[in-house]
Amino acid sequence: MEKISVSRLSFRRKGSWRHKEKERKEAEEEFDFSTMSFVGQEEAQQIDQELFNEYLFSVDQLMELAGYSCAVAVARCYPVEALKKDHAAVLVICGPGNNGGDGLVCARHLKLFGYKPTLFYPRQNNKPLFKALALQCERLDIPTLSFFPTDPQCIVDSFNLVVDALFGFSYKPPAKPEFAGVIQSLIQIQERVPICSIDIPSGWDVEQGNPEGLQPDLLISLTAPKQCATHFKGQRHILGGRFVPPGLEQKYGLRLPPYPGTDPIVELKVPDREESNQS
Ligand SMILES: NC(=O)C1=CN([C@@H]2O[C@H](COP(=O)(O)OP(=O)(O)OC[C@H]3O[C@@H](n4cnc5c(N)ncnc54)[C@H](O)[C@@H]3O)[C@@H](O)[C@H]2O)[C@@H](O)CC1
Ligand SMILES: [K+]
Repeated sequence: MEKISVSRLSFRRKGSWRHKEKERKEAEEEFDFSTMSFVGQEEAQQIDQELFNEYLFSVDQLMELAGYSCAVAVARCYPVEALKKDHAAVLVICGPGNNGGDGLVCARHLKLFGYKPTLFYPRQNNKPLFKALALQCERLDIPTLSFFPTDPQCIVDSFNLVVDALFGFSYKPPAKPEFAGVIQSLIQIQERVPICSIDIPSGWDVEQGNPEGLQPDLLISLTAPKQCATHFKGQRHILGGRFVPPGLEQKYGLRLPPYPGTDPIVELKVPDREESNQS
């Protein structure tokens, strides 16, 4: 049998990899952002169900990829060395559903990336997966606030940024009072500390958005941007959750930009603020 050395093998593969990389770069440059898909609430839930029921992904798998991509997006936009307050302190606010689970995973990866995350997780989910995610954070010495500061200025003074993982695509407004207070506090301080929302700015209608609501600096859309993202007025919009099988993309006619190389995230174009202010 012919023995193939590792160097020859990698040489043989290199040609096709380079070719693919070139094709992907061309596709990236050619991608027309004006045709990008924005999905509604029902479609987002259908895609979610199809990933679980037809492709047999487990929630754990997707949540890990989603939360990891959020941590990478945060690190891309707010590099640890640029954060001046208390060793890159970051507040991660987690809700009761899967959006909150993404936040727990994100917090764990941020810690491993050298940030100093703190959790606020008032309605803890009792499912084994969530208990495990919370325990993993605890074992990584990630503290949890037992109550939300009554003076939101404390958050501005103590944290460089806030990750908003309260609600995602299953949120139905209006928010129950215990969460409405948290969202109102974030609205009060959003000009003084950047907010990074996972999937949907919490408190927004998944399709209509919420002009009076939270205005995050960074939006990390997962799987595909939701319709409300067309109302996003922040600085950067990133797509994460690189787990959508091409067959599913085709079935739902999703038009999404290609991810660069092996990156778990891709930066999306935000409308030119000056242009949109003039129009
Ligand atoms: N397939 C996907 O698309 C994936 C989705 N993931 C995440 O999962 C999220 C969706 O998760 P879920 O369906 O669990 O839902 P959410 O996490 O959006 O919210 C559901 C929770 O919020 C509560 N809630 C809803 N409306 C409320 C209101 N008005 N006041 C107070 N509480 C309210 C519900 O009782 C429930 O506990 C996505 O946005 C995304 O972040 C990822 O974890 C993995 C993959
Ligand atoms: K959110």
